[in-house]
Amino acid sequence: MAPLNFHNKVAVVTGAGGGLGRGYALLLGSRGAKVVVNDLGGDTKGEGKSSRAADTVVEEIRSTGGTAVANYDSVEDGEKIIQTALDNFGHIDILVNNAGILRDRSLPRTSNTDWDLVHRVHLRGSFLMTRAAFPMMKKQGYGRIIMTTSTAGIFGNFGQANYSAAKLGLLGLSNTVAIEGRKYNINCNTVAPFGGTRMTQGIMPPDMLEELKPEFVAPVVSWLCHEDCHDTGGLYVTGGGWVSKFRWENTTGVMCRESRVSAMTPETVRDNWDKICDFTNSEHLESNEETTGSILEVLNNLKDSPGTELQHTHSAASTSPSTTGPLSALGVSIGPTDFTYTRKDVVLYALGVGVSTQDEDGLRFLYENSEDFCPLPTFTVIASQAAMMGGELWSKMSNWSPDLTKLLHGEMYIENLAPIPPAATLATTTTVSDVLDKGSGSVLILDTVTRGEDGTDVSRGQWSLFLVGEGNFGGPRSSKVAMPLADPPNRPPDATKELTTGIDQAALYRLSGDYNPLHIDPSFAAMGGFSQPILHGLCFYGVTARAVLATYCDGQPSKFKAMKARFAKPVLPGQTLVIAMWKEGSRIHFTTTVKETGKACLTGGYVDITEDAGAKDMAAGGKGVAVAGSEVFREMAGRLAGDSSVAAKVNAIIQWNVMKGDNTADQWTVDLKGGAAADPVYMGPPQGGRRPDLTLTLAEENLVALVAGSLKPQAAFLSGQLKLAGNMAVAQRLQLLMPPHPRM
Ligand SMILES: CCCCCCC[C@@H](O)CC(=O)SCCNC(=O)CCNC(=O)[C@H](O)C(C)(C)COP(=O)(O)OP(=O)(O)OC[C@H]1O[C@@H](n2cnc3c(N)ncnc32)[C@H](O)[C@@H]1OP(=O)(O)O
Repeated sequence: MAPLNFHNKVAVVTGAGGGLGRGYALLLGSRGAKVVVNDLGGDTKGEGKSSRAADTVVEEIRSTGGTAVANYDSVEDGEKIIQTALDNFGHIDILVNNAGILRDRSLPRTSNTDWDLVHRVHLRGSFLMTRAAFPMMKKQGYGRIIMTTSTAGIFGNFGQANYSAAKLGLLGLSNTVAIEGRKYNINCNTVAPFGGTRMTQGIMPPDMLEELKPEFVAPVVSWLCHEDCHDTGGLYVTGGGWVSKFRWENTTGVMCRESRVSAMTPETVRDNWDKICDFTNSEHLESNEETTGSILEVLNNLKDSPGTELQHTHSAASTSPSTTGPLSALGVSIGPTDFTYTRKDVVLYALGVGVSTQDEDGLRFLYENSEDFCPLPTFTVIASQAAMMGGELWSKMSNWSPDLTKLLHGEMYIENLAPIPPAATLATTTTVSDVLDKGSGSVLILDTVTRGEDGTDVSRGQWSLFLVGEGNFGGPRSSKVAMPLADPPNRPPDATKELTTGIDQAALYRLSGDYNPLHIDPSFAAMGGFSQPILHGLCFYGVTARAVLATYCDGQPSKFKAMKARFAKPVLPGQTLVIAMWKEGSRIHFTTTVKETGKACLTGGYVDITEDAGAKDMAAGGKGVAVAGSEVFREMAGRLAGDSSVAAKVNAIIQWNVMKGDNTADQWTVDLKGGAAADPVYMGPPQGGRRPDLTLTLAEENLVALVAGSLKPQAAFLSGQLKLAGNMAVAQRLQLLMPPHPRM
């Protein structure tokens, strides 16, 4: 294989005036790197300053034909050192954080200054250097960073409280830089070198020092800095030519609570101590997610009430070894999970998807006292999402810990099965019904059923979650259970609507429960590969739903039955959505495009509406539903009454406008309109299409009983036979929420 070279690469090595730093600088320089040799020229305690050390190394590199410049700043002026690289060579590719000092004292004798100086040079200095270099590396999509720790940091060392604490801090810093840099091809690794340097002189015999020359460490650092080395987030202990990789190891652990209701006592810990510390079948957890997942999994396995045996940990004990990776998600089920919401949550969700008080129907969704206040038809997505957000889902996938920074919402189907109450506790059951292998990622298909307090199904949904980078595991590519998408007709759209999202739309939407940092935290978004936080998929889904609701449902959620779409491209907060709609019977096809980019962000989308007549009226610009409803009512009233007196009696109390349904329906939705005080009930034709004040939902037999007077409204309401929505003040005025009206 060809020798490794660093042509066209610019390296900054701190503390390069001697010892290991000099070794790194010389080797990199001899292999073609342009080197900034940084050294303050102080002593090992951080005192004094001289340009001699750096100049000498620069001369050494130049004398063998290499390119180097000196820099004499402290690492606490990290930006100046990086600027030296930019001024002389135009960019920076490699940063070796090597500078360090010692102020060894036993703990009681360590002064604040001893502590602070060591931290300032090692930990703060490396942070400042790395922070200064990172933006340039990110911009060019390439970087190699080295942090220097020590076995004193890993294991501790007598007389080095300050040094060992700073050194282990460097490992934490390195691991985080590795995570944040991964997306930009910026690798960050840590070395714990064992070298005979100025700092170790006097504590080792000379012949031993000779064996531990920097020349026996520098090749490791050079390899980690080379573009062919793709490892990141590693820790390497090296010295005298020996190189090894370190990692964490933990025992399988013991759950010290017998059940969810059991207390944890010091005695339980004592009694299990041997097992807690037993490294048989030990594990090597590699990330926060794995660690959190393990703990959640153990919690998940905890019994509800005391049993016989303590629950041991996850892994081998609780999972089938044959199913690993994404396929282990198949069939995982959670819930029912309760989600309690109030009218405030309904308003917050509406604001989150951009409803404004300036919209024609804005107050219906924004003002809890408005006469027809109700949730948007897509509101139940937040109930089913709340069920998924708790972490239980992932903890049940015992053999798979996907990188959740790469999770994108792929597709969404929602279907309303009953009116969504303005405030309630809903319970959602979630099941992973399919797992697909799309090559570039895996897709989890999750089915949800959301039930109301009385056990009736309020909505069902289907979520497709796209996990970028989790593909190629040998799973199926297509699904039999996925709700299909639908292409729009091949003609210009029947209607188009433009809705602009706010620059803080995601900040607002997240308050409805999706706190995924992808939508607000720039560094988290960067980990997912985005230049800035992106909008929640369900936010622009909700905005699109509003366009269909206003255009084809007369703004009435009761007419909005189901919606499906694919999230095809991300949307940035502040962008404008262009929603193109096509009406085909009771199906409204749509495509949503980002105006600024011309790219479709929702594709294959459709909304199924319940009532075609209303849509036709809307399209015609009229509001004839109430008129049609009145006819239905007249027919119904006559049928119910058998004689006109009962119909007259009903009419004397209220005008019933049947807004929806037909004579064969067994569930009736009846809309009532309150009138002026002197004329408590409005009678007559619809007043300019004014919305009903109150909507009653009840079974036909109950309507019969109500009209006949055998079922009292108050009792019917309390028993759930009669459901009221809208302005409760009108309900009271109409005496539906009071002791039975004398005339009923
Ligand atoms: C438990 C917690 C629950 C919480 C869930 C929600 C949490 C939220 O906070 C998360 C969000 O809101 S993320 C924001 C909304 N989503 C997005 O912006 C994603 C936009 N889509 C993309 O970027 C790409 O489509 C992308 C990246 C998804 C796919 O692009 P590519 O890899 O380029 O795919 P491509 O080459 O076009 O196609 C490969 C195969 O994948 C299928 N596919 C494409 N897009 C898909 C999508 N969005 N959903 C499902 N499948 C999709 C393609 O059809 C193709 O498969 P096949 O060859 O079999 O047809």
